[in-house]
Amino acid sequence: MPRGYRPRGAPAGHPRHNGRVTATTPGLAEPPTTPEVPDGRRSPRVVVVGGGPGGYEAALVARRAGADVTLVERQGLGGATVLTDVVPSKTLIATAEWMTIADRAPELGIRSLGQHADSPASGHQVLLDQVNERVVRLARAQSADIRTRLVDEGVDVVDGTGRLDGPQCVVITPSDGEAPERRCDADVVLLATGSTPRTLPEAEPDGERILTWTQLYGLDTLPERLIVVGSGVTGAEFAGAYRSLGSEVVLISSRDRVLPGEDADAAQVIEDVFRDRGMVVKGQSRAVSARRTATGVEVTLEGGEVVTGSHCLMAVGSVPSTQGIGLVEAGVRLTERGHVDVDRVSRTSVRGVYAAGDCTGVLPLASVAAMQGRIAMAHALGDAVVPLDLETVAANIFTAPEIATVGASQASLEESGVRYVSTSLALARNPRAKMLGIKDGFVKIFAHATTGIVLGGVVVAPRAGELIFPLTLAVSHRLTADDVAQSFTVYPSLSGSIAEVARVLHQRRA
Ligand SMILES: Cc1cc2nc3c(=O)[nH]c(=O)nc-3n(C[C@H](O)[C@H](O)[C@H](O)COP(=O)(O)OP(=O)(O)OC[C@H]3O[C@@H](n4cnc5c(N)ncnc54)[C@H](O)[C@@H]3O)c2cc1C
Ligand SMILES: NC(=O)c1ccc[n+]([C@@H]2O[C@H](COP(=O)([O-])OP(=O)(O)OC[C@H]3O[C@@H](n4cnc5c(N)ncnc54)[C@H](O)[C@@H]3O)[C@@H](O)[C@H]2O)c1
Repeated sequence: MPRGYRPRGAPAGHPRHNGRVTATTPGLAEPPTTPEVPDGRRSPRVVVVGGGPGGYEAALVARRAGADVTLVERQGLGGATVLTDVVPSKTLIATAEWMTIADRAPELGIRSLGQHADSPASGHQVLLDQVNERVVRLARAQSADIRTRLVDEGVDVVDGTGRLDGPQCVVITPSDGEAPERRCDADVVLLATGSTPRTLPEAEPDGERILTWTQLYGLDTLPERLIVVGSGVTGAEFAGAYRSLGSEVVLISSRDRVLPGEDADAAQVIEDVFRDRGMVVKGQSRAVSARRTATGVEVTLEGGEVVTGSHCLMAVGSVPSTQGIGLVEAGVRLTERGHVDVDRVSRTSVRGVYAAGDCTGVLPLASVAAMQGRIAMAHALGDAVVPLDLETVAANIFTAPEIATVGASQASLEESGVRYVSTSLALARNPRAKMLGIKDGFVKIFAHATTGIVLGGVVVAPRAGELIFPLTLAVSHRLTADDVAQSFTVYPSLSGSIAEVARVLHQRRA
């Protein structure tokens, strides 16, 4: 596949991808060819700072490679991924998805007994206290599972906050505040400290009415009117979910359309669906402040318009957790936005210090964090290394319908000048979609104009995150559109549309 694509949705200079991804980038530390073991006899000592997927996956790999591994985590195993971000949001969205499906019931010939004002279409009412109790319970259980697994594998798990004291020592302040500080010498350090929600100075969250996404799970009743500030992936997912759960929702989008970094056709489908479902979407509107009133919140937009609601969710991005932990003092180079500067094998500017996940700003996905962590350990401990390849990453936005993407985006193909063909078919013509009452969504495939190799794809559909897998296989293994077209699909099935798009691409290239 031609090199030089940016990852989907990442405009030039976007922090998602800092461009420094070659294993031979000047200025970054030389790779150790063997484990960095001073006396050649004892096991290498690895210290991992941060217990999200960037950290815990790496700890497991390092243990299997025979290293002595200490992992320090200040919040809970699984990190923000498990405790506040991915797992809770997707569990909440599972309830929202049920409500969305229930809304289609009348069309499928189902009459509801006992309508309710909170959800007139489906006749179901969401009990947010019970939903959130389930969300928190599942997240904690997953965190406990990860702790058990790490301990069983022999990782020394420490509850505390780590900071570098030079490149080869991590000082741990235990969380209980009682035990003394602990100094851990290390041959290899992995920084996997993640990120925290960005806030605006004039819209400080109070945890009750003005909230970050980490604070949503303390709510025990549904917000009557939720103002969501920010229409990136986080804002769009929560806006859609709360609308499905039964809240009125106002989405404040600073750009022309929601989901500015994503496939334009897919984002348009989501914006249209949002409006159809009664959401107020305010485009080209930037929030400058949010303040509590006697009964709720007021959000003031640039230009002076005031939007009122019962609650406000700030979803205006994240800040890497890289300050105050001795990185600069140890010589670790940070980018202008404060991310740890890494290459494709997760090396920082300091020999023996690696970084993975959101603290690097390469591509903030749990799957990418885990991959960076595994690659770091393979490199540091002398195993075979395949550098990170962002051109095959699959991702999913859990709106209703979902947007799943893999490989090159249309924007990146246009910019790279690669000759490509693309075809898109609406799901509404798919027989199984008709049976299920699905009207919104499409399948789009990009293929190289000469070779027919599948370069990327977009699926907008319920459960698109599952449907994208055949295209992920195609992109990863350089299959052609004809390979996809000639494979059997079940009749009737939504995946039939993937093969159909591939057949149309064959005709277009013929
Ligand atoms: C609302 C939301 C939903 C998302 N949904 C998805 C999704 O569906 N799929 C997906 O792939 N991605 C999703 N993401 C992105 C995903 O959450 C991140 O890419 C992922 O969490 C990054 O993992 P990480 O290991 O880098 O960091 P984290 O999971 O944030 O873990 C870092 C950990 O390090 C700890 N830490 C920080 N500093 C220290 C220190 N000095 N000492 C000790 N411990 C420290 C933190 O407490 C934290 O627990 C979502 C993000 C958000 C905000
Ligand atoms: N399903 C998933 O995989 C998933 C879900 C959530 C997040 N993520 C990851 O996290 C990354 C970050 O997403 P995000 O949405 O949290 O952050 P983001 O930075 O992508 O989006 C924040 C949005 O808020 C807007 N904004 C900033 N200040 C504003 C203001 N004052 N008023 C109105 N709008 C304002 C920005 O223009 C931007 O569009 C994603 O790119 C994705 O990689 C993934």
